[in-house]
Amino acid sequence: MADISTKPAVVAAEGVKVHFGAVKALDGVDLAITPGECVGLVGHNGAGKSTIVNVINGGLSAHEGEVHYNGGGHSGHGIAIARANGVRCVFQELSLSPNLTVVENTRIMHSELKGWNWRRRALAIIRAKLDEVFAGHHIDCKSAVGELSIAERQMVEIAITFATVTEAPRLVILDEPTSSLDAGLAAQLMDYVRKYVSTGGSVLLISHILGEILSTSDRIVVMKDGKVVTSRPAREFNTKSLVEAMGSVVREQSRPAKVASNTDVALVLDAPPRKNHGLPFKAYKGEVIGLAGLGGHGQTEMLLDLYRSLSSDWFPGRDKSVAFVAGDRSLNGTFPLWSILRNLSVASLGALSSATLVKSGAESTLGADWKKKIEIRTPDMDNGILSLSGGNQQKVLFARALATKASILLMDDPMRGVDIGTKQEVYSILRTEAAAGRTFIWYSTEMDEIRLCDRVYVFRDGAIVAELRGNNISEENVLAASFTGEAA
Ligand SMILES: Nc1ncnc2c1ncn2[C@@H]1O[C@H](COP(=O)(O)OP(=O)(O)OP(=O)(O)O)[C@@H](O)[C@H]1O
Repeated sequence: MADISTKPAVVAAEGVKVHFGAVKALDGVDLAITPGECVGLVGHNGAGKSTIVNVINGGLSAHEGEVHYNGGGHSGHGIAIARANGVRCVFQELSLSPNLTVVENTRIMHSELKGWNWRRRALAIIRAKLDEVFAGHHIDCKSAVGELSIAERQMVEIAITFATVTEAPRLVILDEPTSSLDAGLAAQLMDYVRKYVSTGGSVLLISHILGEILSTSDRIVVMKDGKVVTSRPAREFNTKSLVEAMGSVVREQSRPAKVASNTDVALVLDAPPRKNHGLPFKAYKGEVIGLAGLGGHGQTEMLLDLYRSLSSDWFPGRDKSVAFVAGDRSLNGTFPLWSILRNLSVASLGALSSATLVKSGAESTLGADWKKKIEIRTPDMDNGILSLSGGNQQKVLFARALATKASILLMDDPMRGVDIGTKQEVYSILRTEAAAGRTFIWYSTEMDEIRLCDRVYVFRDGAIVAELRGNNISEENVLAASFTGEAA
């Protein structure tokens, strides 16, 4: 860590209050970040993390309190002022334009790139930064962003944010930066963050993956209900004490030993090898099946193929036998103009209707049940879905799938941005539902989640290269199969 003791704070928020109607999103937050420091920011879904980021970033004005940059007085507020003070932000919801190329998106974020030959300069800058942060990536910077996978889009946005055209960033805010990255890419990014802060840059890192917060931050700030409740050096925390500081309790999550072999339960899915090589895919009633391997190796494609084939005989008015929890909530998950309740109930309308009319009482009861069950933090389920924090939106997508009568649930890395307390709730709901006969097919980029599965298929280059079960489900075996096609 660089010498941070004598330098003025890159940003200092003092007594910041923000409310949305009756909701106190920030209730007097003090937060200062010094040069050469990585501050980890954690807290439950809806604690106020994205809101304080928006205030620091200049996108949102504090109703009370002040924000100072680089030791200056109160010099006004807004995105341009924050940017001029070296503040840059990678948001939870990616903000690149899909119909423009990576190079053109670089130009949008760095308006200094102009005049003759800007495309060449932009290409050189973004390529060099991608190579530096994510060595070995295969992103073509001349392709449209819409053609890239969600992980690649996240990598591009991160590289654009750290890139220097005329002036280097002083503070980079990373709001859930690894939510779409597999473990290898996440480790590359965390290494880069350490390198960046060692040269005097500052990072505000928000993540629900506590391992990366603990290993990468110098200091950890915990928020709860719109307030900062703890700010201490990272070395003073371990996972348990951090979870406790957030107001949750750590529960031992383990995969229950399956006594019965697969031969005595019904086969519910049987698909031939993908890409005509590797192993076939089978799923049995009551199983939780993990799809593992490096991101972008065909897991999402398989889930989509299964969804298409399982819903091909569906007709309106009936509930489907399959439900899907999307990974990219803003692109494929939420209906942004609808209420929270309608976003939740939309997949169950068959069961909630009689004579083509939705029974509003039944719909409200469904909403109230799920609001309580997984703690959707809102004063009113009739509020718009976008009034929820990112993690709470993700909970609604979960509830949408689980509330259906579907016997097969497909989940495309669905825990992004969900806080640890809720994750534990959802894991135990999955277990109970699986015991009752539902089958879960779960793509996850988190090894802790893969370990909870009964059986795991590892993907490589679009095909299944290994099947792991029981004690063979280990990080070592998943990694070995991801790279060589065989378990260690
Ligand atoms: N535009 C908005 N309209 C209404 N309420 C909002 C709006 N934006 C945020 N809120 C509310 O403010 C509170 C804080 O939300 P915020 O997004 O800052 O939480 P967070 O800690 O980032 O959560 P997460 O971990 O889920 O991303 C939440 O209760 C949220 O519902």
